[in-house]
Amino acid sequence: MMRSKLLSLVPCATGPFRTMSTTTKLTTVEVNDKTGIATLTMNRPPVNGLNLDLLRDLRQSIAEIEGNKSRGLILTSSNPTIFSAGLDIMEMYKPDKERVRAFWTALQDAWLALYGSSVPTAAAINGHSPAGGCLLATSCEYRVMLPKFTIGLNETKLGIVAPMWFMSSFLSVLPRREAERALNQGRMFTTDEALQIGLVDEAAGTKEEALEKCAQFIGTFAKVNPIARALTKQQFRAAELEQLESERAQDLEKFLFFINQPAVQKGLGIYLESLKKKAKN
Ligand SMILES: CCCCC/C=C\C/C=C\CCC/C=C/C(=O)SCCNC(=O)CCNC(=O)[C@H](O)C(C)(C)COP(=O)(O)OP(=O)(O)OC[C@H]1O[C@@H](n2cnc3c(N)ncnc32)[C@H](O)[C@@H]1OP(=O)(O)O
Repeated sequence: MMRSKLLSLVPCATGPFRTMSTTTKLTTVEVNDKTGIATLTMNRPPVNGLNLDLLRDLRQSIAEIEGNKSRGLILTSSNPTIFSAGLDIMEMYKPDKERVRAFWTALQDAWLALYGSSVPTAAAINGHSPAGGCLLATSCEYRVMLPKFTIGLNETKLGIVAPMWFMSSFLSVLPRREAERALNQGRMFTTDEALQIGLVDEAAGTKEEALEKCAQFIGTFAKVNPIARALTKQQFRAAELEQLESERAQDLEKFLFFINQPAVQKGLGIYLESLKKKAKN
């Protein structure tokens, strides 16, 4: 994919710094040359639905951030009210056989890259973050959320099931009992509720403030040996990463089997219709 590289002056939380900015159609990576922190922004209108292309872009951008020796990664969205609406349901509803395989594989790749990233990661959750959006946020090490939005794994409400590795990310943030109950209920938490339960670490009034708080979190590692920190993180997360790595073919087949069940297709169709009706009103 063609990528345009440009140097620009952009305002950031602590002042206007020259940033190295790499843009693809669906994500932007901006590295603040003062802090060395990369901001990875999702930009797929209307709702940052995670389709095949966005997932591939995300993985590519994470690899680029790992490769350019950034001191940390902040994940956010260009949409002022939606961090990510989760998986693009159109990829799973009446799917094309080859594409849906590529789609799920790209999701596995993106999760492995983000959850297993060697750099410190934080999510500036500047909008709603259901299901796959929550997966991305909980794959990061720190979360700062803007008020009056919602976050959670709502899969059961759609008649689908969050795979084990979605649960792993959730469990790395929430106590087991809370995670189990929320998963079974398909519960979406408001910002205040998410803060109270520990699903997010901090609230912020504006996106700039959220980015600043994420940068402060990443700054807490400034005096820590980066190799020791990265190896510690990798060891800490190794069990979940290795589980998916070793079972990814079975995970794909399980997904395909599940998603192709007539009852699941029917449920997705009804859900899509309800979303479209809501959008029209
Ligand atoms: C037993 C063993 C089992 C093993 C398990 C194995 C496999 C399991 C199988 C599957 C697992 C899949 C896991 C799935 C994860 C997901 O992420 S599913 C997606 C869940 N997401 C949602 O439920 C969010 C739905 N969207 C919303 O709630 C809202 O849209 C919003 C994000 C809050 C934004 O609201 P608003 O700003 O009001 O925007 P609109 O609702 O008007 O939406 C604008 C248009 O966008 C379309 N849209 C919204 N979300 C999605 C989506 N996720 N996918 C596709 N399209 C979406 C919406 O229809 C509107 O479209 P139109 O403008 O009408 O065309």
